[in-house]
Amino acid sequence: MKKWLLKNGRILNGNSSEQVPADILLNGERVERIGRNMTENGAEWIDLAGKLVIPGLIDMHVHLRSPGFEEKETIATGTRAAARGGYTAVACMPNTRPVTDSPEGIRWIKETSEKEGYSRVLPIAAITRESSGKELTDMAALKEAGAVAVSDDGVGVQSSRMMKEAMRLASAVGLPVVAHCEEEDLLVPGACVHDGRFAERYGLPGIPGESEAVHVGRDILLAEDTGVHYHVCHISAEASVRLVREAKARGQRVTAEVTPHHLLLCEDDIPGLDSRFKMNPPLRSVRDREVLLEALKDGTIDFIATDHAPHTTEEKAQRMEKAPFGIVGLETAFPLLYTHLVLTGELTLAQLVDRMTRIPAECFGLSRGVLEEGMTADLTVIDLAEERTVEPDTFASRGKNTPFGGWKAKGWPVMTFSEGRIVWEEARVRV
Ligand SMILES: NC(=O)N[C@@H](CC(=O)O)C(=O)O
Ligand SMILES: [Zn+2]
Ligand SMILES: [Zn+2]
Repeated sequence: MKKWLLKNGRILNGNSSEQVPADILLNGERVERIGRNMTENGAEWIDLAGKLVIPGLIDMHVHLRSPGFEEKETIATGTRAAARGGYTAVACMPNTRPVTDSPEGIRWIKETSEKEGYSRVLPIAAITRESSGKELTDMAALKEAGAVAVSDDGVGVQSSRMMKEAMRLASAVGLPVVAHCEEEDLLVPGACVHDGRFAERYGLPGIPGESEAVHVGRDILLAEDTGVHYHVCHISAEASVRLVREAKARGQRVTAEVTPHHLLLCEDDIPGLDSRFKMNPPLRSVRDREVLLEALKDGTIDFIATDHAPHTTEEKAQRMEKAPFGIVGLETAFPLLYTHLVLTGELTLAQLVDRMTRIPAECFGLSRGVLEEGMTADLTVIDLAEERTVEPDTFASRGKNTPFGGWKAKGWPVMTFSEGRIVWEEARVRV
């Protein structure tokens, strides 16, 4: 088994505020030892020269698009993008073609990512067959095959009865229900941006915050006596946050994630009719954005997930009303959040790291997210000092669809180890 000795790093775990100068010995898939002035025969040495070392980032919400939409992304390109962004584990959504609603589908993702993947892939299975909201999947078999959760992401489960049954079944088999919250009855056809100032100015049909919050409230009620772990995807509206906060205060097992774009942008930042700013849920009001940030700080929102949603350049070049919803996020999340939330004093570096590593792992019962002896050898080396510009053309992802092109940021991942393997490395790290 390959051994690496990483010399002179500064380790930061999310649950501690201290950066600890240390050497790290990786032996195969494990962190064997962390200490000072270490030597090891038979290990390859790398001098990290005082760079920050954090547990590998974890993203519980990405779209890898394969099978079926390989023109947008593949497991190879999506997990390479993850590795480049410092992520060592990503949970992929089942809105592929076919939808991941069978044990074979789950096994295919596991086998393909084993063969072609860089970072670890944790498959999420559908709640209903074809995510069409009509018939539940065989959750026991899906869990047995390796699904980590169930979700019909891309669409909301419209029927309350179906959602209730899904929660009962998911609770019985021990799978979290990960909900894309969207009440279609409250949507206008063709709605493509938040129902607010921007929509009004450009005469576009808008997506109201209530279309999300109505599902969040409904689901919290439905989940209450099932004991299920209920998780809200890409939370975006003030009212949804209020409902999650109340449920948590009552002790209910509810968790929520927020995306980097909903933390960093609002409708006022959309420069014009530009489909790179079109995603679901949409960029909402400045007030919503402030509430999301407060909720992330106080723990109402548990962690950050990118909702990495690659599309082709041709698809995204269409008019705002026609282009598909979604933006990529894996390769820019950490530096953008570090620069615009940590360097501005909104979050500490440890708080940010915690919400991208230990907390998502804890919410989903993964034994990852902490850099300690005996843990899986997942870690990311970050260069906090150098400032660079976001250049979509350089992305490892097939998707270049980001609203952050041209933004400057610090805090770029320069080396990523996933289960003891180097999955991303910048040429100049090893000299
Ligand atoms: N977020 C998006 O805007 N798009 C996602 C679907 C989803 O996450 O709901 C996609 O699959 O493209
Ligand atoms: Zn969604
Ligand atoms: Zn999604």
